[in-house]
Amino acid sequence: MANQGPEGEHPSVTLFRQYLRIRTVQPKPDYGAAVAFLEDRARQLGLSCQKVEVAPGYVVTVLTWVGTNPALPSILLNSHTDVVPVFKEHWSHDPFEAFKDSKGYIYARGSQDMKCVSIQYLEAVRRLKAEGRHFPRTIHMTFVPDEEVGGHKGMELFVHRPEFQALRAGFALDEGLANPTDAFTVFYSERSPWWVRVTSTGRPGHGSRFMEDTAAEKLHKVVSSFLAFREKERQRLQSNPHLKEGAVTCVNLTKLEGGVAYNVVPATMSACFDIRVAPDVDLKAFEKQLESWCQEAGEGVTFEFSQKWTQPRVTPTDSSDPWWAAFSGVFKDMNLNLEPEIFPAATDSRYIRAVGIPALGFSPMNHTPVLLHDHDERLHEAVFLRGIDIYTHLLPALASVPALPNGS
Ligand SMILES: CSCC[C@H](NC=O)C(=O)O
Ligand SMILES: [Zn+2]
Ligand SMILES: [Zn+2]
Repeated sequence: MANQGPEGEHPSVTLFRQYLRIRTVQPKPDYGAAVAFLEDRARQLGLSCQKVEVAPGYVVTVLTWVGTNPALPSILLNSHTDVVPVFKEHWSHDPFEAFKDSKGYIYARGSQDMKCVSIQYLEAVRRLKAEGRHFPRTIHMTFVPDEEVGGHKGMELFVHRPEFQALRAGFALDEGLANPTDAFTVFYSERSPWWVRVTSTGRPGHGSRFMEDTAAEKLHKVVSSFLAFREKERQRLQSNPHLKEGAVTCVNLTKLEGGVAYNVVPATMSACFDIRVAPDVDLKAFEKQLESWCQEAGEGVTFEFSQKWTQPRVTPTDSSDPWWAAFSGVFKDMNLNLEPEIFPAATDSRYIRAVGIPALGFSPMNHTPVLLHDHDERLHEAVFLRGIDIYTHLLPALASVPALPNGS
């Protein structure tokens, strides 16, 4: 085949595997290598490349394909460059080698989350340019650092920079999740991450005695309240087939801290919870609920947040919305099933939506188990290549949405 390399591999797959080998792994990602790779892609594609250092050492790389009507608000294609750590001993292959097995599965950290999407954007743009196509709206591809640890030195800062305002984004795409069935999932909202540490204080003393008012007893009560709520939400999800995971609130007890010795009753103990609040929850009321669980446990029980997102947003998915109509229309035309859902975890989309830009989370992976953050994260090369096809249909549709009455 004309478009295959010497070893019979599609060049887009070869490029994907090269990108996967860059060790942008938390907590010490090699961002310099990723930025150099992207600058090289910009040169190859004939696109302008802008680097915005949002914090020392944290660069957002922006590749731009100018539209025929640059006065129109642009399309933003976002992806993050960092990946989560690995437990190497649990992998069948080196997670940074991008090994491809005889069936075509590419094993690598970031193969699903979300280096596939970065390369799919780039390759879709390359193909459309090579075909001599042009669209009214400008397309910006943003490659951001720090997403996997919350985006606080990435998209959270970038959306407030003048360079971001200058992109004049009218609509954005960002990451989604794989779908094991024939369908593709698209995310129109996400749950708000609330990371809560509850600290309980009480009377210390000898471990042999029935002390009154201990930190542990009170912490136990709080933990019970949080976990009872968890069970209620779990049941609600389980008993209603119309509800998807992202539509209910999830709580997990993720850390317990305190104590010094077997025979010393500690004066303080704490519990950490990862709470993901569904977007329809009244956040003020929910915080009051957390407060009352702490109060009910007794004196000296307090809580603090280490993450607290309070601006959930929902991107419209009704047929009258021009962005949704353009996006979903492509799936209709291609005869592909689309399942709209709420993202269960947090992505950089929350920052984009919070500044008023509609955003959809989409990673084109069907027939693929959800393996992000897991051992043996992998993606089949055929699914990856199909994803490029999908973007070569999506980008023309989105970048050709006519001017909207609201100025978008
Ligand atoms: C709350 S900031 C952490 C963001 C992280 N995002 C991807 O996994 C998550 O745990 O959802
Ligand atoms: Zn991700
Ligand atoms: Zn992730």
